Amino acid sequence: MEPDKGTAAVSLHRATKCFTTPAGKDYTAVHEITLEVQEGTFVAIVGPSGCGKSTLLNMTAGLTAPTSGTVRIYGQPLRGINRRAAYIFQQDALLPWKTVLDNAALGLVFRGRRTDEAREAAREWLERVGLGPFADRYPFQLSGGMRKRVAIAQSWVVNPDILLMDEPFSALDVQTRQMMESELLSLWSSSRKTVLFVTHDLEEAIALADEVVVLSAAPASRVVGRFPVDLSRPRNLMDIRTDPRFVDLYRTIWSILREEVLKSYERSRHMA
Ligand SMILES: Nc1ncnc2c1ncn2[C@@H]1O[C@H](COP(=O)(O)OP(=O)(O)OP(=O)(O)O)[C@@H](O)[C@H]1O
Repeated sequence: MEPDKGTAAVSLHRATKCFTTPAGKDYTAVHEITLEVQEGTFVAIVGPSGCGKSTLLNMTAGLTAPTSGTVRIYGQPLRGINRRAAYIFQQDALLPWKTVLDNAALGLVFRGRRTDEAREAAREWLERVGLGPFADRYPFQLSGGMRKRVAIAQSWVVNPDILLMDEPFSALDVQTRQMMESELLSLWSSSRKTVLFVTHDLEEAIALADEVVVLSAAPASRVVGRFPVDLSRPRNLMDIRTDPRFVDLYRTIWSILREEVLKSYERSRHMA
């Protein structure tokens, strides 16, 4: 039976994704994943390397269709690209030949907005992420953190209902990363968009999310645990990692994730 078509922003029902390997064999990346994400919640997805986290996000973005099962967005079966979502990748996708302003305006231009209107909206967002004075620069003239801010402005300016973030901060140094996490939370708390945030880092997942979803080791990855994060908001990310409740949650989730990481490591050794 299909799940209720309630107000879940994202609803995967027994979503399976198989790929064909270069050797021509079938490979099941994720198997019968059922997951509902309620509107306005921040959900982090963790799991061992290669377990299918990006595949799950790509199915939600409509970049790839499930081999079987369904993906619904606000109750509607997803066909093609998910127009209600914006995607932020690990490597930002800024165009090197465009200025910061024009990069930030890109999503609106693609959606058919007039260039001057798109630029005006983009300029507002650049101000909000602290990049107002850098609007005329080119991406190569920015630091990693600044480039990330452009990517955030670029996705936020189109006012998506859903943000899909695939390890967006993993390439940043620890301090910049913490700043960006704080900025993301403050933007999110004033907008309450639905966020699916993929990360390798369990600490980052707990610090940011309302719920942490743990995927099992590949192949045929599935959901092995869902953990509500009952830490109060707003959260002070500078200190949260020493909060006793944080430490408790970390221990509980890590005991599940650790098993999957070990399985994944063992399997990859046998494949090598
Ligand atoms: N287009 C594709 N063709 C064949 N196999 C693919 C394709 N895309 C992903 N895979 C395989 O599916 C599995 C899951 O990949 P995915 O990128 O979703 O994992 P991940 O958990 O995001 O990985 P990582 O933690 O390393 O970022 C991997 O074994 C990968 O090689």
